[in-house]
Amino acid sequence: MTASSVLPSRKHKVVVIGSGNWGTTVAKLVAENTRGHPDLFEENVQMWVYEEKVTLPKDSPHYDASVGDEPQKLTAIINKCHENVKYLPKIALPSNIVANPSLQDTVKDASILIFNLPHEFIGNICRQIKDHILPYARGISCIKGVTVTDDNIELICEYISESLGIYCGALSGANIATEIANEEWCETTIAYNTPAGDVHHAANGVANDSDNGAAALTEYKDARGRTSKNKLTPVPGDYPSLDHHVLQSLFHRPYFTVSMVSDVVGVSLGGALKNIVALACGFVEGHGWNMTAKTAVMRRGMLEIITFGREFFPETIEEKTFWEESAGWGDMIVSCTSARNWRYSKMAVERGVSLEEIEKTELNGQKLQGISTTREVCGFLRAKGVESKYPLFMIVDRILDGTVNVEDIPELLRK
Ligand SMILES: NC(=O)c1ccc[n+]([C@@H]2O[C@H](COP(=O)([O-])OP(=O)(O)OC[C@H]3O[C@@H](n4cnc5c(N)ncnc54)[C@H](O)[C@@H]3O)[C@@H](O)[C@H]2O)c1
Ligand SMILES: O=P(O)(O)OC[C@H](O)CO
Repeated sequence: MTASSVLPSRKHKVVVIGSGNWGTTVAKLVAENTRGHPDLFEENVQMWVYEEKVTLPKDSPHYDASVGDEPQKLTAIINKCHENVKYLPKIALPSNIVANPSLQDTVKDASILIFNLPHEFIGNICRQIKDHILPYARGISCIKGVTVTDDNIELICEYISESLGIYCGALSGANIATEIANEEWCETTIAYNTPAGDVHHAANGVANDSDNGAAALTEYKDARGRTSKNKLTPVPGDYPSLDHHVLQSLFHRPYFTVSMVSDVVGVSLGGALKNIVALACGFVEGHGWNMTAKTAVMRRGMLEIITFGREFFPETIEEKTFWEESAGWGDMIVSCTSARNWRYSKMAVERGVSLEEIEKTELNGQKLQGISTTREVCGFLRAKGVESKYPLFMIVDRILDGTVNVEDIPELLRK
């Protein structure tokens, strides 16, 4: 420590990687907060958009007769009209969101990276930005999913941390994007173990000497609470400390109550695995069964999530997260009663078509994370030879494959 430095002279540059239904909603609430906290954050929020062309219908308020039916770049529409007409229609976005089709340009000089896109794309994203981020950047993953390779499973924030050499926490909760974009109240949970080197006392007129990332690398607690093998470049002392207080300032809104915790495993697993249970609930409801059947599925699903955590993440799993936090039972309930994975798996059974077919025809580019999560998690359980401990998860996998019918669920669970 040196006592020479004064108040922070730099501000955090915040970017959002992803611009789907949730990606755009989080960009909106974060951009409102960067405006509201000019002492902590740069005002503009770059949002990386997977570029595609969109044709605006004639009855759209943004229809431009001089352009006519010519498809236009989604980034150009967002920057001109301040609306993501494809993934979050009818929601006015703050003008300080800047849609950017270049990943490398989006992450340039950013100290806070918010990852928010379907989990199947994260590997490709990390490969593309690896050599373009600040060494002391920090991440928050809003992604619900896991990465599985053969018989290894990783949380998405662990994967991001390891592939980019930065610390990354997780945000998850009972959060339906469109409701939050409409500023209907909800709660969420952010799990973040602030790396020790990132806390300095600039606010009190004393900063650490980690200027420009030149300071000594420091150890940190990884997602599982272990001392990391790799070391981190600390956030320089001329930035505001990057701690729970700053993250709360970045995400909390009057309509979005943020609870800060340190159980990264519980928060990440709850968000990923509840999507398997949501598919099961949609299947039983599509079959014509009601709340009592769905409650049985939810109860069994939560037990399998807890068993999974105990078996594969025993170091830090804190079961209280599932009871006390929005990222636990709260997310389970909303996901099984009103979210996309539930809604469209119900539709698939009602129509007698596969869920993949429904995703293609009904979702206009949005993704059902439950499909890939079920396949990945069940493949992992098979590789480990422990399928029998997770009967509900395995049944969902077999229904997706078409090898089991919904009416067989009670008998299969009894066995
Ligand atoms: N939507 C919600 O209500 C909600 C709420 C909480 C958490 N989440 C989670 O947030 C994450 C992001 O979901 P979302 O709802 O923002 O997405 P989405 O399903 O609405 O949209 C899909 C996104 O993927 C992008 N995309 C398509 N192909 C791509 C490619 N090859 N590479 C990169 N991107 C590509 C599309 O442009 C689009 O932005 C998911 O893990 C989801 O589970 C969603
Ligand atoms: O719409 P879904 O099924 O992707 O779920 C959205 C959120 O995860 C619910 O908390």
